[in-house]
Amino acid sequence: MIELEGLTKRYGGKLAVDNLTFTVRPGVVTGFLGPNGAGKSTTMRMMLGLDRPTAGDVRIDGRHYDRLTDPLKYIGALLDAKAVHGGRSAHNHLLCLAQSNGIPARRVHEVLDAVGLTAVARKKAKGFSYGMGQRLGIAAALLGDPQILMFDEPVNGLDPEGIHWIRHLMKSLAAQGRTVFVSSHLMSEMALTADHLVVIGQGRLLADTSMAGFIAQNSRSYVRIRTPQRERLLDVLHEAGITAVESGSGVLEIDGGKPERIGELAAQHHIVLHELSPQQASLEEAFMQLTAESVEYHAHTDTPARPWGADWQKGD
Ligand SMILES: Nc1ncnc2c1ncn2[C@@H]1O[C@H](COP(=O)(O)OP(=O)(O)OP(=O)(O)O)[C@@H](O)[C@H]1O
Repeated sequence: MIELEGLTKRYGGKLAVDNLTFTVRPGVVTGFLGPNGAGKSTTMRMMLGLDRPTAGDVRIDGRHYDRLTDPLKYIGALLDAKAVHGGRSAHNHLLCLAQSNGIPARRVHEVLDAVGLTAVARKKAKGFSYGMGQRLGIAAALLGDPQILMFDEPVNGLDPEGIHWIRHLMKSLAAQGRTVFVSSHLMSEMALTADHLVVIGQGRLLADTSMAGFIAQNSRSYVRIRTPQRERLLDVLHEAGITAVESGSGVLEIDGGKPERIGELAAQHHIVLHELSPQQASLEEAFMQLTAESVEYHAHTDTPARPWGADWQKGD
């Protein structure tokens, strides 16, 4: 478990993290979201004792990071995949980490195998592709078999197979009862991986909720209907006190409507339906709705800005 209490970080005049209080619990994958510059990396760095808070506190299983003996046995983190001594082989890099943290050398082989780097274990890390560097960073995080894992943008630079692999890795680590805390800009990926979400904007907590709750609270849910008997259906719905709006191309939309009730009404009145589908906004839409006010770095373009889509991720 990771507990934050009033965590605050100021860089000169810039309040990067503003009084954050939340708990990251074991057994689920918790996604950490926020627009660029929201303070995610700064928060993660303070969790790991790499940055000193201006105020407030972070506890890892009840203790401060700098009070943990052999910290890699408590918390493993992937923050910056490039932070590897490039002149060392993957094997030697992990061996050095193991030796300085009281971890048996056999774990090096186990984690190299777990991340699929056994074949290149003796190669120098500086020759690694970005994706291989990510895998090596993940191997280092897993080295001490910790109960808490933290990943900052873990799918960056990974190919589809790698993304699939890390999604399953995170879910299985959580299913083993571990605490898994992961930041990502890739909303579609987060929607598939995280059970719980913590969202920040301009350093402040915007949401701390389940994935389903987050989408329900921050987006519109409605029922979409297509029928060749539009006027007839509108009359029947009106009589039943249900308001439908027309959204073009003959499509009707009912906010918060129950498809069962609408289907039954249509059947009772022998109205043909070509479509009756519940609609829920995606995580990306819900996220953009919630954070619209706290996006600091807007794109200036004539086309609508979609800073959280998969296309944006490519240029990250
Ligand atoms: N060492 C530093 N000195 C001064 N300002 C900093 C420092 N590190 C971060 N900041 C500022 O603090 C704010 C939060 O930055 P941070 O990197 O934590 O955000 P982030 O949510 O991780 O962003 P991104 O999604 O772009 O990675 C930003 O305005 C950033 O410019």
